[in-house]
This record gives sequence, C-alpha cells and structure tokens, in this order.
Amino acid sequence: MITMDDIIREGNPTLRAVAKEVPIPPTAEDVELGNEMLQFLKNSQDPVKAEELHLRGGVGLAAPQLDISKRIIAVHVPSTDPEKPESSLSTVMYNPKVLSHSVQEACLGEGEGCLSVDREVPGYVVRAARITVSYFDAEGEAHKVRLKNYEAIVVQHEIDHINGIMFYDHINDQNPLHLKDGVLVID
Ligand SMILES: O=C(O)C[C@@H](Cc1ccccc1)[C@H](O)SCc1ccccc1
Ligand code: NI
Repeated sequence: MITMDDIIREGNPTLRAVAKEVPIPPTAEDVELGNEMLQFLKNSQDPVKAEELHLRGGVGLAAPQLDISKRIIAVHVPSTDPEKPESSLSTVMYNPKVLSHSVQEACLGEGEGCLSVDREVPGYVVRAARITVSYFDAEGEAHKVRLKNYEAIVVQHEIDHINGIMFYDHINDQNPLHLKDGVLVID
C-alpha cells in the first residue's frame, strides 16, 4: 500500500527526468502499480484512512513521484455534482498524451500544491482550460477524452510530472498573481 513515505520530494532527480513510455498492454507489474496509485488517492480522500495513514489529500499521482520513471498517472477527481456522487474522473492512464488544447486558459484560484513539495508556493499556475488526452488503460485499450476546468488542470499537473515539470515552473516569478498596478489582469 502506498503511503507518504513512498513519495519522493523536490530535489530528487527523478522528478526532473522525462519518464519512459511503458509497454502496451501494460505488464502485470504496471497494472498493479496503477491500481496502487489509484487506491492511494481514494485513501487520501477518505477522512478516516487519511488520518490513520497520515496521508495528504491528493487528486492525482504520477509514477515519478514514487521514484518510478514511467509514463503512468492516476487521477481520482471527486464529483462536485450531488446528483452524481461517484467520482467525476477516476482512472489510471498509461502513456497519456495531450493531443490538443484550448487557447483559453484557466488556473485554480488558490494556486496549486504538490505531494512532492512540502512548502507553499504562491502564484497562479496558468494552464489550458480544455485538453484532449489520449491514453491506454490497464487492458491496453486506447482512449481519447476531452477534459475541461478542474479535471483538465489535474491531468495537466500529472502529465507535467512525467515530463519532469513541477507546477511552480509555470508561475511567473516577477508577477505570480498576474497583477497590474495591484489589480488581477485577466487577459
Ligand atoms: O502532487 C500531485 O501530483 C498531486 C496533486 C495534484 C494537483 C495539485 C494541484 C492542482 C491539481 C492537481 C495533489 O492533488 S495536491 C493536493 C490537492 C488535493 C486536492 C485538491 C487540490 C490539490
Ligand atoms: Ni504534483
């Protein structure tokens, strides 16, 4: 079972490496890894298990964060629609790839964090508002999905990890909050 002890922190070179594609269909080992990554996210969002296992809440996890330089990500984004309580996006993606993205941009109002970063880094992380992603599932089936808003942000954060990119690489150091004379500038 994955716990916070298995997650490497900034400074570990694996977080800056471009991870390797995995064979498709995924091996039994890679399927097991993906399932464990997804289970970690579910546990991290369960108040009892998170408390018991001292887990930080997570909606995404990439294999490099486990010091495994493979192009595997897991996402478990809770539903915000009370009519649809099950998760809005819950899956393991093997060899995910952004095929296209919107010109329109988006960012989380509260900025981003990272399970591999034990510090607050203020600033808007500007990303594409909508993306089309291809990936393979545990059975080796190909998928192509269009994602928007929060789901798109989470998947972009995780795909960044398999490309050695950290969320703060996107923050404009000179103007992290995109202010102009103290006013937030929305291009
Ligand atoms: O470190 C990771 O990759 C997991 C991140 C993913 C993430 C962070 C910010 C924005 C999008 C994705 C963790 O989920 S950070 C903790 C967290 C938990 C719930 C909501 C937002 C961030
Ligand atoms: Ni992260």
